Amino acid sequence: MEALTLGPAGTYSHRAAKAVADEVSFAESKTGIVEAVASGEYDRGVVPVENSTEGSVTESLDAFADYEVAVVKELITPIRHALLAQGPEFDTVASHPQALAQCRDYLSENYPSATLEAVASTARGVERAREDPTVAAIGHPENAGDELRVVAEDIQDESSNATRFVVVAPASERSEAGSKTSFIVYPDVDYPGLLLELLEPFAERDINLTRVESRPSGERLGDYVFHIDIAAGLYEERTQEALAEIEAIAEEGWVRRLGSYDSETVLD
Ligand SMILES: O=C(O)C(=O)C[C@]1(C(=O)O)C=C[C@@H](O)C=C1
Repeated sequence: MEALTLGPAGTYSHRAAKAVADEVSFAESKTGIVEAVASGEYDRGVVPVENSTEGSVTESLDAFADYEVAVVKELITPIRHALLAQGPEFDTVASHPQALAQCRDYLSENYPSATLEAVASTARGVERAREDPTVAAIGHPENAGDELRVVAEDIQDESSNATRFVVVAPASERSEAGSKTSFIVYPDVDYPGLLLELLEPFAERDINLTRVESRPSGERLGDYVFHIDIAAGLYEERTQEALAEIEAIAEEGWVRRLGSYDSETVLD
């Protein structure tokens, strides 16, 4: 199966996508990937959603609210960054903002005067370092090739640094089977206790919430879309009952079931 993910070749997204697809194509943005799957141009997309150090990948979450897709798998991958450059002398470090943030302490301790340059992906940073001897990149060490050297390895601030990716598919492939379920709620109402009401149906049925994230709806200040992940499948009666209650609370707005899926750990 072919999957679309964040390019160019050598990104962490590429490494995760290889675990589920025998052919990988590249896009420039996470929104572009979700859009291409929603429109039927691609059967699968792989996008990051959350990092253990830096938190949410908000562009992916917002794309799930804007386009109709299904989540069919979760991929968890440890992220171990290397500093790659043509030589030891450089004045700029280029990488994806998530990667720069995951190495914030390392960079401020070791390269306090370096200019940090945000680029579209870690592999784009590697391209910059290949072209320019004054630029170093942060990325997977295998990107060094013949032109770059690994100046330092394991430079992420937390040794447990890991990113959670999801595999998206056309909405028609949404599954009820799996140990986790993701959905998005936009209640379009606001009153004291609303969030509590939205979460109670799960607590009452002993369903563990693995994540709750509020994203601005874009409609007005203080108005939110809630992204909720639970440790239960849509095939379970308790999940169906809880979601029916949520749908009643959000009757002025909408509830999008992204689907149920299983998780896989991808080591490189
Ligand atoms: O730039 C890459 O290599 C990506 O695959 C993107 C991304 C992200 O957006 O979080 C994925 C994993 C790492 O956490 C750093 C960057």
